[in-house]
Amino acid sequence: MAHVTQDGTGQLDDQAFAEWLAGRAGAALTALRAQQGFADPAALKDAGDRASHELMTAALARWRPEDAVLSEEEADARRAWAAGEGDAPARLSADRVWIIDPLDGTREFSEAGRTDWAVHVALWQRSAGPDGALVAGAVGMPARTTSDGAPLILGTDRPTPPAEDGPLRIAVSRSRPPAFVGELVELLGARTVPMGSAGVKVCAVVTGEVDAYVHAGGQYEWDSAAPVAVALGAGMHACRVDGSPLRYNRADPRLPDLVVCRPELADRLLAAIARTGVEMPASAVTGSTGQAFG
Ligand SMILES: Nc1ncnc2c1ncn2[C@@H]1O[C@H](COP(=O)(O)O)[C@@H](OP(=O)(O)O)[C@H]1O
Ligand SMILES: [Mg+2]
Repeated sequence: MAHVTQDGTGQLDDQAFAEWLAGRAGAALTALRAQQGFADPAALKDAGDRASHELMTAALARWRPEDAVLSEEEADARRAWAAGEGDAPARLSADRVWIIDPLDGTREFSEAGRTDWAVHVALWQRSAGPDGALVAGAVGMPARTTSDGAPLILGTDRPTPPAEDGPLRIAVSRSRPPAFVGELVELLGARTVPMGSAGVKVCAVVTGEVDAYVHAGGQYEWDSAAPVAVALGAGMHACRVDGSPLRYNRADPRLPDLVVCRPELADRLLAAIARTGVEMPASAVTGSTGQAFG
């Protein structure tokens, strides 16, 4: 991560700024956890969501004032907008939109001793592709550290980890795994690795701790935008469960399913998912595969 002074922040490029912001929000969340303790998990979740959102949106307003923001914690974040609605948010006409999840894995954040929670910062740019594209991203995992003791932040420059022998390891939500996952692991002779936070699960693929992450049943753009930017940067495959591309900054921010895996596994994994008979999203009709990192 780039180390900058307050005054130098405006000079950072977008990727360095994303990593800086993930680090700042992560430090605030770590301090909040230490101060408030775990006696009232609901209050800790609320305080974490709010504090991180406020810090991040204030920094974005200061250092990237021209850009729009889509944050989980803002009013109307989950609303699906109809085309041409007069009061539509600025993000739907903006060229650059920061898609942020101030605290992903909120449940785990509120449980003492757990490190599987994250801060997500992604930048989507309309002009970067036919549907726009993610052009920067960082996932901070403030309760995990690098070998020199700094909080762990993954950007888009990670190497692809070497493949491992043995049964496929598939990360899934510890509280809301997809309904088809039992059948999927049977078909593949795989095993599941449950953990919290979409960002932590995608980063587990990027670091080689697991081979894939599969989710279905509900999520929003902010749950996957930054993790997918990190995964694409590391050469991973990322798509919907039917193999169609992940699209961001849509009028409807729901993006309920996701597959991130080592590139050589994509065909096999997607074929197995299709065999489980999972209900495919409407995007199945587009027929295109994967997403390029802008
Ligand atoms: N069925 C569902 N509907 C809506 N959001 C879901 C979901 N399953 C998972 N998510 C969201 O995806 C993120 C990762 O979930 P999980 O830890 O279960 O894998 C969480 O984000 P937040 O913690 O930001 O709310 C969670 O809310
Ligand atoms: Mg989230």
